Amino acid sequence: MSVLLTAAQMRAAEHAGMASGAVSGAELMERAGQGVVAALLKTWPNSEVAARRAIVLCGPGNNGGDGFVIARLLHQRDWQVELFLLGDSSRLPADARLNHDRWNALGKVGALPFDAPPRLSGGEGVVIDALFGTGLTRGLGAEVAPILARFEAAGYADWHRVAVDLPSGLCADSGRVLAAGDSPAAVFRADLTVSFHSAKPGHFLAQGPEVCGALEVVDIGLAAASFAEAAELVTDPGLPLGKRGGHKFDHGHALILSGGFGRTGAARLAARAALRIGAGLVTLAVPGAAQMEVAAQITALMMRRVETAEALAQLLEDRRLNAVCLGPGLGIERARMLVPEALRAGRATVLDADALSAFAGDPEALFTALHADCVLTPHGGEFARLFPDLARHLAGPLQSGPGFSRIDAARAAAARAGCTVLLKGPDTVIAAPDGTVCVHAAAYGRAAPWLATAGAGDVLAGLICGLLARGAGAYQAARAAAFLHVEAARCIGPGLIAEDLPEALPAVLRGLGA
Ligand SMILES: NC(=O)C1=CN([C@@H]2O[C@H](COP(=O)(O)OP(=O)(O)OC[C@H]3O[C@@H](n4cnc5c(N)ncnc54)[C@H](O)[C@@H]3O)[C@@H](O)[C@H]2O)[C@@H](O)CC1
Ligand SMILES: [K+]
Repeated sequence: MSVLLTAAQMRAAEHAGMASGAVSGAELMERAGQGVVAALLKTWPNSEVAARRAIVLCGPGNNGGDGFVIARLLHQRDWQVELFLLGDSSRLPADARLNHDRWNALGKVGALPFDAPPRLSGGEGVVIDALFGTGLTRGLGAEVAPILARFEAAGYADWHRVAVDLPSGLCADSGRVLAAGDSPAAVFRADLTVSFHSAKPGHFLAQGPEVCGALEVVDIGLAAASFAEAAELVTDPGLPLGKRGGHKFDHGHALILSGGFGRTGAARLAARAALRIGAGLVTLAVPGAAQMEVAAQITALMMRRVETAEALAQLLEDRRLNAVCLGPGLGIERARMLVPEALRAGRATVLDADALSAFAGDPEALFTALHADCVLTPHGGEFARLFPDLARHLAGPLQSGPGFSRIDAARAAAARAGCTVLLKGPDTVIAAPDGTVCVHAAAYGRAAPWLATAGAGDVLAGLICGLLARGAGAYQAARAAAFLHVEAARCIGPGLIAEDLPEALPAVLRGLGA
């Protein structure tokens, strides 16, 4: 299982490694520098042959210390290296100071902000950002922003850009770019980010993937420390998805509530996803006016007429209906009427879209009715309607780090709602009320930009409902569905429409050996 370590957790892992006597700070710094050099040579093998030129920007902390190691290692490979330091060398922390002195025996230490422009420019080269890493606590102000801007200007267009641990300006915990007062937020835009021991939440959340470029995490010999509160990075479905045989009733019966005439498509998409992911039976609950429309569109799916809360209560007397999904295309009025009844029935329940927006005026009424087997699947806007205070924390400029993150927001929301919350986005965060949390990022090797298409969210809700019907717990169902949703999108690729997602599941499941 991969975990994402916050800046504080990373410091604790480093201290534990050093306190055990297994490794010293200087050794960790040396391995970090070696890791960056190895990653950059692997990424651009040609730079070893053709350019062999680097500018290294060092900051006042240990991130800067890594920069001195990198400069020395590249120099040893016969690269031309120009190094610049922000701050006073006499105030560097001990390990960084040691590496400053080792570098200083080989080359010059220029001052930042530049008193004279770098000698190296034009052609090709590599600029190494070792200004700030996990220790960044405030935005890059008038002193640092122009240093970064220089490498976005003419002369450096063909240079590769490598960030050490994190692009400077990016908050390790939240993936938000820190602001400096009223100045525009400045950040180093990397082609490659090389981090150490474990990825950080900021590599996957918010602006992280956009500014990190490619991400490499290198081993620096720290033992895997376990942090109960660390977020997991989702890289697999986490559930056995194969069917163990048996009757269709052994695999659950999902009930998807549909909206009225002309608005049934979303529920049909959700229902098809629930069926494809293996629910034994799936029934659409439809108001009378939409019955013809739905009947004309379904085959393996079933349909029941549900006009009122009483009709839903009556239907749910059948205990075989073990998972319910409300929201996709449901309509606000119908959601207000049906959601309380569905929650009273105590089934595993997914609430999405209109089923969430219906409670915008009174989220407390929803929270009181929810139970532990529920999953809420808000996107940012729906999240803001139910948890306006948490959404406000996430919005607007981030003035100091470590910043409030989507992990913090989803975790607080799950605790408040008393159920699983899946906060949707390219950086989906899933949190359980006990604080368990994971991040599913459609980023780097798993980017799926085609998922930003109408109806994709309805399919996600249906996948969760199908997995709930099959007996998965709320958190596990949401986690697996987020993974499968992106796998299905990646299986189709460009041109994807939501209808394709359920149809891609057989290939996805086959690929997973299910
Ligand atoms: N934790 C670990 O296990 C390891 C950490 N290493 C490196 O050490 C880094 C963390 O080092 P530090 O904790 O010293 O932190 P940083 O080097 O990221 O920065 C801390 C320094 O920057 C100053 N600062 C913060 N924000 C500023 C701003 N906006 N403008 C000006 N100055 C600012 C702080 O006052 C402090 O002096 C990691 O990112 C990584 O690169 C590596 O050497 C390997 C091992
Ligand atoms: K950096």
